Amino acid sequence: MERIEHRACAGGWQDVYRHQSVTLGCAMNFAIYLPPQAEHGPVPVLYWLSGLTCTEQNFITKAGAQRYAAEHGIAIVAPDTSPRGDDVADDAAYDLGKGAGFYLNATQAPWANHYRMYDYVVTELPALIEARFPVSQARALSGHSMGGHGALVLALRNPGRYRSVSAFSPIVAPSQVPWGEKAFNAYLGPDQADWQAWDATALIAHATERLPLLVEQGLGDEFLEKQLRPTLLQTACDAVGHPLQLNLRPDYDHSYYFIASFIGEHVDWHARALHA
Ligand SMILES: N[C@@H](CCC(=O)N[C@@H](CS)C(=O)NCC(=O)O)C(=O)O
Repeated sequence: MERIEHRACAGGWQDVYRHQSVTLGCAMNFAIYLPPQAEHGPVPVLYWLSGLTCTEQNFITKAGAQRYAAEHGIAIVAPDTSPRGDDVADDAAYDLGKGAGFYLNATQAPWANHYRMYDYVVTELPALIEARFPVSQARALSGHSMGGHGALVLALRNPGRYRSVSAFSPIVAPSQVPWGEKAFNAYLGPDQADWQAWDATALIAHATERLPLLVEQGLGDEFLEKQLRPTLLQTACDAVGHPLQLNLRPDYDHSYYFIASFIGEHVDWHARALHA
């Protein structure tokens, strides 16, 4: 593991590391913010999953989360959004292949060799973080768009592993929208029965842990009606009494300006669970 960036930020350190991932079979970058409290003992970790086209850089340069993390004594880990490298399969479109890992384990050629972002984010990355940094095993999850989908699905599939979960502008029902249909067809194959295990709206009905969901959605979001459709999640949650706080914010679009506007509230939400 090699540190490739090291910058003082909000009293702590914003670092980027590069390591060889066994799960993904390639070199990967991840960002880690260590708050000042990490100098004195282990701190909990919020994992941030970014959206389509992103790397580990988007969140750390645009969201402005570090000052809130410093206030609450929380580390934030932001991985890249897909495997990378010359021998990793790709597609010319922005919504498939590199930058579009969808936080699942692909089963289909040519993707299945490297596209295992689910195992990477759930298992390999936390094991590395918890072994090498001054952090505890208290974990939280958040993310944006494709990463909001990832945060919801990872939490729903792993009861007890995360203390809290939230999402910005998530793709709540990938099986029912074009971004998800394209990616799931490619990565998982055409049988839609295989898609349900990777679809937050489908998973809600069978969840064994009713971990409250905090979802932030801008009403000026250009992808709202076609790709995100938060009311599908609302309906699924209402049907089984799964706690959901869906904050619909007039005017905000899909960008990091929206995330920067409400990330403080989300870090507060995670801090309450992580420090409970
Ligand atoms: N039209 C956009 C769609 C992709 C997009 O909006 N990506 C979001 C996540 S789904 C993002 O975070 N982009 C990078 C950024 O804003 O920094 C494009 O082609 O780049």
